[in-house]
Amino acid sequence: MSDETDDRLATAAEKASVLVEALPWLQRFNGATVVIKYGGNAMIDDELKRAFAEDMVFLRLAGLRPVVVHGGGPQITSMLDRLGMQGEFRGGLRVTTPETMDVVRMVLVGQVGRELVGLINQNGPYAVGMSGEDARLFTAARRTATVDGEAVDVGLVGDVVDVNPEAVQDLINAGRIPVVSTVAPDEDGVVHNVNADTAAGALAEALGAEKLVVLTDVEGLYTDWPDRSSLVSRLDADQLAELLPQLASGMVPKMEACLRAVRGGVPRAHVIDGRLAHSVLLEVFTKAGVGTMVFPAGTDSEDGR
Ligand SMILES: Nc1ncnc2c1ncn2[C@@H]1O[C@H](COP(=O)(O)OP(=O)(O)O)[C@@H](O)[C@H]1O
Ligand SMILES: CC(=O)N[C@@H](CCC(=O)OP(=O)(O)O)C(=O)O
Repeated sequence: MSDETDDRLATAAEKASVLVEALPWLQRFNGATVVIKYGGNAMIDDELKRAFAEDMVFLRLAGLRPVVVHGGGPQITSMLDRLGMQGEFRGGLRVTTPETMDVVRMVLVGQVGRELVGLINQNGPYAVGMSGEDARLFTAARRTATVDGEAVDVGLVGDVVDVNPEAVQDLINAGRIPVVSTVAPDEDGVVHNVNADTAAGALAEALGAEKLVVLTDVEGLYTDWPDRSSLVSRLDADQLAELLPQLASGMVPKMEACLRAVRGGVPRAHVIDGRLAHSVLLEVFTKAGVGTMVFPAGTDSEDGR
C-alpha cells in the first residue's frame, strides 16, 4: 500500500474511534435533559458562538434535551457605555437602577438571546427564545450583595425563588431547544436582573436535569486562584460548600449554582472552558471530560462523567 493510503486509513481509524468512544455516553444520556449556561465572557467571537450553536443541535440530534441559559454581562456593560450610563458591580452583582434594568432587558432578551436563537436555527428550526417573564418561568425576589461580610443594596437584582418549568418542558417535548434570558418579575410583576449562573442552577434543579454545564472563560475552578496548579477536576458538594466562602466574586455565583443543582438532585454539575471550541461535546461525549465536575457528597465520581 502507498504511504498516502496508509495515512488515509489511519485518519479514518482515528475518526471511527472518536465516534465509538461516544457510544456509552450516547446510551447513558439518551433522553436526558442538560442545562447549559453560556456566559457572556465565553461568547468571544463568531466562530466560537457558531460552534456552541452546533453543539446544541448535535446534543438534540444525539437524543439529549438541551436547554440553554445565557448570560451577557460584557454585552450589557458595552451597551451601557455606548449610552453613556455608569455601570458598577458589587459583590459580583450589577447595581441595577430602573434605567439600567431597561438596558439589561433589552440586551439580554433583544440582543444576546436573539443572536443565539438565530445561530442555532441556522442548523434547523430548533431554538425558541424566552425569558423568566414568559409563562411565569422564574419568580424573583430582591436580594442584596455581600461585600466584606456586609449585605449591601444593589437595586433591582433578584434571586430565583420560584421556577415554573412547564413552558420549558413543553418546548423540549416538542423537540425544541429553549434559549432562556434571565430577567424575571417579582411577585408584584416588577422585573429584576437575575445573574445567569443563579438562574441556570435553579432551572436545572426544577427540570430534574441530568447535568448542568457552565461555560466560562477559565479552565474550571481553581482552589487557590490565580495559582494555575490549583485547578480541580472533581469535588463533591460538601467539599465545594467548604470552599465557597474563600472564592472570589466571578466564581461565587457559578459555584453556588453548581451546589444548588447538585444538592437539588442534579447528579453532575460542570464548569468548563467556553474558549475551547466544542467544549460541550468534549464534556458530554468523551471519557476525560474537561474542566471541574461537582457530584453529590457520599457518592463515587468514578462511575463516569
Ligand atoms: N477560584 C477561581 N477559579 C476560577 N476562576 C476564578 C476564581 N476566582 C475568580 N475567578 C474569575 O472568575 C471569572 C469567571 O467569572 P465571570 O467573569 O463572571 O464569567 P462569566 O461571564 O462566564 O459568567 C474568571 O475569568 C476568573 O477571572
Ligand atoms: C445581577 C447581575 O449581575 N446580572 C448579570 C446578568 C447577566 C449575566 O449573568 O451574564 P454573565 O453570565 O455573562 O456574567 C449582569 O447584569 O451582568
